[in-house]
Amino acid sequence: MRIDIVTIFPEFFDVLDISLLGKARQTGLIDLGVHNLRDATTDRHRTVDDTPYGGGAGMVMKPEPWGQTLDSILDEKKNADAGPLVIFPSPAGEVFTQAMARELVDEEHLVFGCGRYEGIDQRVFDHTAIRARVRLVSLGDYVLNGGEVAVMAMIEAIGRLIPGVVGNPHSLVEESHEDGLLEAPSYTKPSTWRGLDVPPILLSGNHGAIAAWRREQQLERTRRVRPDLLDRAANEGESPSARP
Ligand SMILES: NC(=S)c1ccno1
Repeated sequence: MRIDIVTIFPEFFDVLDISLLGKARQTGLIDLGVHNLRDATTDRHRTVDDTPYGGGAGMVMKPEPWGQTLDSILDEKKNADAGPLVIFPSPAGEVFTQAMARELVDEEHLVFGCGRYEGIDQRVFDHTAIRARVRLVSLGDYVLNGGEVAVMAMIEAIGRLIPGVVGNPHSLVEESHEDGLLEAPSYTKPSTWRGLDVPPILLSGNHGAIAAWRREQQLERTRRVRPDLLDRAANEGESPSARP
């Protein structure tokens, strides 16, 4: 997968040199390009923002640097459907979920545009949508100072699903949200710790009973912490257990 990131803080993504994603880059599973929006400016102060038309607080990101930077990333010869997917993190976007991460891991080329200030001139989204698929995506119903933290989270959620990035692919299956439920609690040695025992069923060696216990734990935890997930599954006509 090719990933391009447009940002005014390129150093923010230095952390993608380490851990599993860093290894994925070294082995060629992920090819990353980070583009400093200020490199597309022409004035001495490398200005990327200006006051909003119509008044209002704060500043808006100018369209010209965005257009020039995206020109260098998007292949004009490809039509919008064949080219990359351009994602702008935004509190006004569709909510990012594990299902979306599973959907996006099949993309060959993702471009992430990190807004700052009060946001990006709307014409950047409109013009980019002429030549590429564009999605505004939100991590949740809260506001960040910019898109970089959200892009980092999305790259991690998507990147770890690329075959070969995570050592044991089975570990991706028994995770929260993979089957519409929260994950069951986990335990390891010692079997007793500060007077707290591991549930005896997990020491029984009865794999069928252990699987049944874990599923019940998932359902109980989901009912208690995220009943909305059960409602969502019901509305989508799926029982959580229906998922493979
Ligand atoms: N909720 C998201 S993704 C966001 C981006 C910028 N501010 O909030």
